[in-house]
Amino acid sequence: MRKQKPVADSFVIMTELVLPNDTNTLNNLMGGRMMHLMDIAAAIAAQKHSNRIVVTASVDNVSFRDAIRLGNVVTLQAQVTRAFASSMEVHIDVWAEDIPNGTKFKTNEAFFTFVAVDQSGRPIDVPEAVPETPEEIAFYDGALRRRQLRLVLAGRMKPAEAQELKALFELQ
Ligand SMILES: CC(=O)SCCNC(=O)CCNC(=O)[C@H](O)C(C)(C)COP(=O)(O)OP(=O)(O)OC[C@H]1O[C@@H](n2cnc3c(N)ncnc32)[C@H](O)[C@@H]1OP(=O)(O)O
Repeated sequence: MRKQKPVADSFVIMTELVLPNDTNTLNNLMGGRMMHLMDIAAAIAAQKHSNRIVVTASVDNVSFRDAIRLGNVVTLQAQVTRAFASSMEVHIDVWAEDIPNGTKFKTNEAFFTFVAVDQSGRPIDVPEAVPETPEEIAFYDGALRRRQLRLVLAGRMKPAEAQELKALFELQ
């Protein structure tokens, strides 16, 4: 029987201070640097779930809502939402905090997909991810639909095979 692990076991929190080397000429955190931090936090969550080496397979759209300023503290929270065979979807939230001003706001949110691989880089199956809280269950339930959408967009699934997505459009 396939091993099961609570999704909460993969929870990761990562904190970084925005320093001059991380910023553009407007003293805002560069988007590429933000993506780098998100990739690391999300990869650690996928590693915690699978206890394997993981590679980034895809990143869903990341929008940069508000600029993060030099000197802000960036907090990233990542957790696996669902595991398929070798792939895992990870949800990540990002906040920026201005400690001297006492303000904290959410700046980004994204879904990353990681694939667990063996030493030769071949995909390998991972444990099932078990959601427990209502929020975890909602993320888990939506994960199949998001997986189908990203596989269709990546040309890895025929739209006609994306049953979960089709059902969504037929409902509305
Ligand atoms: C942490 C890092 O930054 S690592 C560096 C950046 N990432 C990389 O270098 C990864 C390079 N890519 C690869 O190594 C390969 O394409 C892999 C391992 C991701 C997939 O290998 P493939 O030979 O295509 O394997 P295969 O077709 O069997 O798919 C394996 C899994 O990947 C998933 N997958 C493949 N491509 C994508 C994609 N674009 N989006 C989402 N999932 C994907 C598949 O759905 C499958 O999931 P499942 O096993 O849960 O059903």
